[in-house]
Amino acid sequence: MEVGFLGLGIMGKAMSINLIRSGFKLTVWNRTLSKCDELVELGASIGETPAAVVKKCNYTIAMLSDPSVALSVVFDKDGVLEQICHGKGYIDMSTVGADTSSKISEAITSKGGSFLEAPVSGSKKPAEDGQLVILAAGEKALYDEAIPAFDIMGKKSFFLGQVGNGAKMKLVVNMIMGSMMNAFSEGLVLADRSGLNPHTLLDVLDLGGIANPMFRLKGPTMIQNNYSPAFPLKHQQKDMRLALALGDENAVSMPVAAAANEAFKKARSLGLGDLDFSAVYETVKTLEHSS
Ligand SMILES: NC(=O)C1=CN([C@@H]2O[C@H](COP(=O)(O)OP(=O)(O)OC[C@H]3O[C@@H](n4cnc5c(N)ncnc54)[C@H](OP(=O)(O)O)[C@@H]3O)[C@@H](O)[C@H]2O)C=CC1
Ligand SMILES: O=CC(=O)O
Repeated sequence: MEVGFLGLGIMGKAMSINLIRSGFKLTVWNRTLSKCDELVELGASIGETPAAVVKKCNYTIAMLSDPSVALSVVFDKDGVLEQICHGKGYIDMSTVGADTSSKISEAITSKGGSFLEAPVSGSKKPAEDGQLVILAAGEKALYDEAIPAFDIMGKKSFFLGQVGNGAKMKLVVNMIMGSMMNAFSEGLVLADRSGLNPHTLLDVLDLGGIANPMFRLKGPTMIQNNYSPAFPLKHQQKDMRLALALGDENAVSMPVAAAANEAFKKARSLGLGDLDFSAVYETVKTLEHSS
């Protein structure tokens, strides 16, 4: 079976490498062509456009940066829509809002294709290790067809029903994660400014009821001011923005998430958007200094 893959960024590259190493016949496309090189060395073919990939493949997976890119890769010239038809599937694993996902779903299904949204929880390392959590919704038959690929890319897949539910679940999770990262950053600054050793704070946190993999993974690198991107901050801010919009739609007051979003926006305005989302710590440090 031929599978397509659009978008070889931090996540897409790791996910597609796992697929090809597990024996999938892959055709890949990326806006920046040079990012296809490693995949080609492993045996992948290159499609010159998203449409060319879809034409060749039974189903095509996308892992793209944000809603506007997810839409343009489907709707623009040489996009997915030009070749999608009955018997072909499109699986968007990017993190987008339910409205974007629904627009794509309607366009794909109106041409006879089938659609699944399948955003993932888990970052660069889980992607490399095939340990993502997959939050799928849409066409159940396509979900069943994609299970062998999901089992390679992830440790657990959920089928959440109608299109939009996968997107919403992902945004709820990332809204919590972004708020936690801000509280964690404030805690690290507070410990430091009040004369405590931040390394000891990490040890204490890790032994208690709020121990978690994110604090364990990010704490030591944040203390070293190392923000090598696993999850780019600009994407976390996009997720906070989309989650707050979901809150608006449902009249859910989220002052904690709104404050966290402001910190991520501030970090972007300071030019930190391409660093890891833990670089929001720098914003918290700066705000402390200016007071
Ligand atoms: N990194 C993480 O930890 C996680 C990320 N996600 C989500 O997965 C998605 C991808 O994330 P990640 O891999 O980190 O992001 P990257 O920024 O590393 O990759 C983004 C991808 O989108 C492509 N792209 C960007 N702009 C355009 C455009 N105008 N036209 C066509 N292609 C474009 C990039 O192409 P090019 O190479 O040419 O720039 C690249 O392939 C995002 O929605 C993110 O929120 C979900 C879970 C974890
Ligand atoms: O979206 C990011 C993640 O770590 O999950």
